[in-house]
Amino acid sequence: MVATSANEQLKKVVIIGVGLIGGSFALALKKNSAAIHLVGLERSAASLERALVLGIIDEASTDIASALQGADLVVISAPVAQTEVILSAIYPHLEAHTIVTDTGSTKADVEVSARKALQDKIGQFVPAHPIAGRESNGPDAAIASLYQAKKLVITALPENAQSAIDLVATTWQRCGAVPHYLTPSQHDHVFAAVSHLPHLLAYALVDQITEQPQAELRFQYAASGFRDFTRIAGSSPEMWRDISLANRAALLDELTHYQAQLQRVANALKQSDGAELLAIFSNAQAARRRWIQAIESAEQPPKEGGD
Ligand SMILES: NC(=O)C1=CN([C@@H]2O[C@H](COP(=O)(O)OP(=O)(O)OC[C@H]3O[C@@H](n4cnc5c(N)ncnc54)[C@H](O)[C@@H]3O)[C@@H](O)[C@H]2O)C=CC1
Ligand SMILES: O=C(O)C(=O)Cc1ccc(O)cc1
Repeated sequence: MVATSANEQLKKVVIIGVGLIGGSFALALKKNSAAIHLVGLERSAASLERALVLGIIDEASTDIASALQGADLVVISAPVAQTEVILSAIYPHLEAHTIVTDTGSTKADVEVSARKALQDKIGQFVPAHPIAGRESNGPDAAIASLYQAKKLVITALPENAQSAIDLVATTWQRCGAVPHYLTPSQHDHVFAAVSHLPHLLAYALVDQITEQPQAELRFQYAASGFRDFTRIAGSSPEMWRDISLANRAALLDELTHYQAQLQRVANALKQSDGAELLAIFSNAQAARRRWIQAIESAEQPPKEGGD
């Protein structure tokens, strides 16, 4: 367990958006630091009530001013398009010692939103993204073990004091996560390729099948390969609309590369070029094996239901 002087001082933590990610953070923190008072704020009254009933939070608040009073840390875990409106509501009540962080899957847009909303208080905001999740959402999907041995990417701002960055890093370490550091641009390009594009493809494939003749018959015979490929199409549409729009430039680049690759596959099929297909499939199989080995030595293996 990581214990720093900064973390020993954490007494009150506010979570804005108590769904899968905020709820799992709260459960993990509670498990390792029972003394921390956890306050939840929500757009959905039903989710707020549910988070209280499930013991995810100690207090359900509907008043941002009193929620922020004496808060050491505020964690925003709502869809990324909500960042500016939430930070604007926080701004007038933000005490000088309070640090604010987020969990958004995109980082350049979050920084732009934060700068607009927080102005002179921007140094108090430390952007972050836990690289762990699953396709279920809402407080009922939250689990304390979600972040165990998983990465937490921090895209620190030049205005952040080292103590603010350390507070965010050590709090997530308490939840089991391993801090990593990237620039917002590095972050958004990497995740466009390995997270945002796969989600887009999964949604597009399932949607496309619903529009085909005999869609029901096709779904009836779909097996585990289809289930694996499309698991992430079960994720929150609002969240993925926001991510896709927020990172659309990098995502469009990745889509262009992918379209070129599909064209390569289509050409090989048209020409019955088995050697070309074998080269693509063999390279992909070897690269995936190397990736699985690397991940398994650093983290718990990816498993059904998300990682
Ligand atoms: N689902 C995943 O696997 C991962 C998601 N993320 C990011 O974490 C954030 C939260 O995602 P999830 O927890 O999965 O979604 P979720 O849908 O489970 O929870 C989000 C919660 O935010 C609430 N909310 C929305 N707008 C709000 C507002 N203006 N004020 C207060 N509450 C508001 C919703 O009512 C909902 O309960 C998103 O930004 C997402 O990009 C990051 C890593 C993984
Ligand atoms: O469901 C899955 O496997 C995911 O890919 C989870 C996930 C979703 C969004 C993120 O920003 C990070 C992780």
